[in-house]
Amino acid sequence: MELDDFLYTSAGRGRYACFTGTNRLMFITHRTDKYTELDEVKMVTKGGCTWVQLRMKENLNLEVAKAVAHFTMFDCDTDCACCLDDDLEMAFKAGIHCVHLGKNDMPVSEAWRRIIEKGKEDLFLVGATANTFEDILKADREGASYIGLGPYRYTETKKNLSPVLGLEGYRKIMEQCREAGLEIPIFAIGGIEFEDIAPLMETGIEGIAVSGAIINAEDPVEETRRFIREINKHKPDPCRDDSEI
Ligand SMILES: Cc1ncc(COP(=O)(O)OP(=O)(O)O)c(N)n1
Ligand SMILES: Cc1ncsc1CCOP(=O)(O)O
Ligand SMILES: [Mg+2]
Repeated sequence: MELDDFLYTSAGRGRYACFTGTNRLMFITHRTDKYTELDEVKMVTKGGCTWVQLRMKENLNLEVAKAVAHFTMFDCDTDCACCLDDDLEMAFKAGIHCVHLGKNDMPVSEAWRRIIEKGKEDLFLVGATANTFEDILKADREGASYIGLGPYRYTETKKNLSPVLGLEGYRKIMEQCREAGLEIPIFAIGGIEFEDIAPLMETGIEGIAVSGAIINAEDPVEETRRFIREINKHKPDPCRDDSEI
């Protein structure tokens, strides 16, 4: 099946990732001297996070990917979705059904071609990075399931950052998306701290992608809960009861 044909199938039309409640927080791993990726995933899922991205820039490792995938699928109290940064082939090998692709990674359209070739199009999500409205438009046209739009501010977690957007940048880009009738879910990312959640959510984004603010917190489990509650204050969800978070 060609990509264009796929985009008109129910899977293609339904390719936008569906985010409610606890998965409007996307936690992105970042190995430190204190925590491994699996340590971090265990902490944030204990704090109620149900959407993690395994990002291993220095040490891409299939065994780690398999361990994190297994934990999120079988050992996690909540039904947690797992995404792998950069490497679609490793996602296939690890049994991970979401890949996040940046502007220097494999094109979103090529990822879908390979996913369709394996008959996994009903299972998979493909996320894309954007720094401008034009990046969002291109990724949406190529079939992206969600967008990581950033960076919000300078961060040491990612090298070679694109130009910092700031709050005004999100306001402008989200307005362009509304004017263009784009509905693709957009996550803000890049140096985001707890205090940034409210103003960013008020620009109309779907959620927040974060790494350091949670990893570096005194209590990452409680900080995860705090982030989820704050994000959800700005995305009323009639069928959600946050009292358990
Ligand atoms: C949700 C989300 N948004 C953006 C990124 C950045 O991806 P990329 O541009 O490929 O950079 P690296 O993460 O590979 O350094 C992301 N990973 N997740
Ligand atoms: C992966 C990525 N892409 C843009 S900024 C960033 C790092 C996010 O981590 P932090 O929340 O620690 O800034
Ligand atoms: Mg990448």
